[in-house]
Amino acid sequence: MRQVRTSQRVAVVVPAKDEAERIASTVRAARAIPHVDLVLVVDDGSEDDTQHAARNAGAVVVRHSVNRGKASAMETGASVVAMRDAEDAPNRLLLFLDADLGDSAVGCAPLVTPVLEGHVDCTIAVLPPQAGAGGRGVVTGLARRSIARATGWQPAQPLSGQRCLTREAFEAATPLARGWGVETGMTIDLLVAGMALQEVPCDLRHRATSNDLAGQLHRAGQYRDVAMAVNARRMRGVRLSPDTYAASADQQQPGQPYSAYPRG
Ligand SMILES: O=c1ccn([C@@H]2O[C@H](COP(=O)(O)OP(=O)(O)O[C@H]3O[C@H](CO)[C@@H](O)[C@H](O)[C@H]3O)[C@@H](O)[C@H]2O)c(=O)[nH]1
Ligand SMILES: O=C(O)[C@H](O)COP(=O)(O)O
Repeated sequence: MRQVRTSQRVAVVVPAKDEAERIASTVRAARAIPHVDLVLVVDDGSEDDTQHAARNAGAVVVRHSVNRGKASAMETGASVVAMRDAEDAPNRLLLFLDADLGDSAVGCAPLVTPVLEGHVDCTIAVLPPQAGAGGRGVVTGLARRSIARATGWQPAQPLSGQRCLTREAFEAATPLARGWGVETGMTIDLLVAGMALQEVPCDLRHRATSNDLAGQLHRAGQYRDVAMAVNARRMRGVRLSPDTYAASADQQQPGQPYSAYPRG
C-alpha cells in the first residue's frame, strides 16, 4: 500500500451543468471538508449563471464553452488541479462531487480518510434513500452486473459519482469513459489495474431523478453510456478472469475494501 502523507491536501472537483441554484451552497460545504485546499468547479457549458455563483462562493472556476458531458468536465478538472499541484509536495487527492449536493456536500468528508491513510486507492459514497427518486434499478443493475462480471465486485451504488482517489488511481482510469459511463468504466479500470476500492456511507442529499418523461429520457442516456463503457472494455479485454477474482469475490463484504487480486 502506498506511503501515508498526512500533509497531503485534497482538491474537490465539481462538474457542473446549469447548477446556478445549488452550486454556491455545494462549494461552501465542500470548502469545509477537512484537508481540502482547492475547490474547482468546471462549468460544462452552462446556459445559466453557474460560473459566477461558483466563483462568488469561493471556487476556482474553469469553463467549457460548449457542453461536453460529465466525464469531459472531470478530465478538465483533474488537469487543472495537476497544474496547481506543487512540485515539492505530494499530488493532491481528487475528490469528485456532484454540483447538486448543496449543504450536504460536507457529508463527503468520510471519503477522504481511507485514501489519505493509504488503506484504499479510491472511495465511493453510498447515499441514503433519496426523496422523490423514481428509478427501478435498471441502469444500476446493468452497471453492477457488468462490474461484477469483469472484476467480481458487487458495489451497492455503482453509479455514485462522489469519489475520492489518488492521482495515480485517476491516471489508471484515464481516458475516462464518456458521459454517464464514467463511474462504471472507472471502477472496472481501477480494479483491473490492481487497485483497492471501498464504498463508504455518506449522509448526502441530491436532486433525485423522478419517473416522469424527462427522468426516463435521462435514464435512457445513462443506460446507453454505461453499455458503451462496458462494451468498449470488453472489446479491449479490460477484464479479469473469474479464476483471478474468485477468492476476493467470495470474501467481499459491503462497505469493506475490495481488491480483485488475491492479497498475499
Ligand atoms: O453534461 C453534463 C451533465 C451533467 N453534469 C454534472 O454532472 C453531475 C451529475 O449529474 P446529475 O444530473 O446530478 O446526474 P444523476 O443522474 O443525478 O447522477 C447519478 O448518476 C450519474 C451516472 O449516471 C453519476 O455521474 C452521478 O454522480 C449520480 O448522482 C452534476 O454535477 C451535473 O451538473 C455535467 O457536468 N455535464
Ligand atoms: O435514479 C437513479 O438512481 C438513476 O437514474 C439510475 O436509475 P435506475 O438504476 O433506477 O434505472
